[in-house]
Amino acid sequence: MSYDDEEYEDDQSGQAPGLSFGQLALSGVLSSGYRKLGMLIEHLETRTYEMQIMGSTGGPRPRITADWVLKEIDKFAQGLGKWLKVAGDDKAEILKHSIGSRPLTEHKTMVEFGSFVGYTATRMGRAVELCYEKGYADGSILFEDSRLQGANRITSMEIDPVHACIARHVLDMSRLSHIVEVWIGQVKDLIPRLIEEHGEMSLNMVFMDQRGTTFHDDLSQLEELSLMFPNCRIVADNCVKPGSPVYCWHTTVSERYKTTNYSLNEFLESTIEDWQVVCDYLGPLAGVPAAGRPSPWEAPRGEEWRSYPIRDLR
Ligand SMILES: C[S@@+](CC[C@H](N)C(=O)[O-])C[C@H]1O[C@@H](n2cnc3c(N)ncnc32)[C@H](O)[C@@H]1O
Repeated sequence: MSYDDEEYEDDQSGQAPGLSFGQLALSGVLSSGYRKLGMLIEHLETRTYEMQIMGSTGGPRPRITADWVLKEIDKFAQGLGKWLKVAGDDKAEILKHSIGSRPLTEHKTMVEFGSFVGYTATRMGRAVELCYEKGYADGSILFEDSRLQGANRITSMEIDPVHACIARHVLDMSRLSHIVEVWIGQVKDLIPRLIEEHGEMSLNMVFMDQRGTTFHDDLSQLEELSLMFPNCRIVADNCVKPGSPVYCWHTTVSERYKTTNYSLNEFLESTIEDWQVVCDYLGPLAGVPAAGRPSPWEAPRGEEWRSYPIRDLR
């Protein structure tokens, strides 16, 4: 999802020039961007209320589900909220496929950079929930063995506290708060917390949807801290508009990544081209010349291996 950056960011402070905070009417306190987001919440609350009324008139009791919430946000984005560009259609398909293709093995988690209103966080949470439902049904995941217990499966990071609260609210409505957790702060400051909470090599999927100009720095930090498990999938949105040229260059040229650049249209904007860059992390030593490292069959025997630094044997 993205939004009209210029229009939205023009007025983030909410301060009217020349007026102290005490002199402002309530309408002036909120920036126009936040007021627009308020319209989204109002839409969701009104529709929820209508659903509840329908339920109390004797008909089948309608349930608020993640799919229903996503549909309502889509509807809002096509009507009143044209400024809200959701990652629908093809972009949503790529994300869904990426999540489905990563096994939910024990101790592996997913992370999203940039929650905004929690639309893609809800999509990701629902995809994970469906995997669990299927696993319980076919017996491949036992309830007692539930890897969901005690750990959130998706962490979404958001710098703007108002966005973060909205995302949490949308996730609550979607009944996905046990799967997705929203952390408030800058991605670069929160990445080290992933190590503390989940440990090294704990990520099997990353969705980059923060500011495109920081994608490469954030990726580099994930690499340095060894957070990505080999074959971790990284999906980066809006790589052409607003754009992330350094990131695209790095992931396309580096032998550590197997990369596909998908050219797509923005949701409901057939004239606007954008790219989603999808890459698989092949591991820290991918592409590094093997010279200087012993081949497995030449590996030292007996006690000699102890003299090799462990990183040379990986
Ligand atoms: C394009 S929106 C994300 C949309 C969301 N993924 C979706 O599709 O529902 C980008 C969000 O990233 C946040 N953001 C930008 N730079 C960030 C950073 N360095 N750290 C954390 N969040 C950031 C913005 O506040 C904004 O809410």
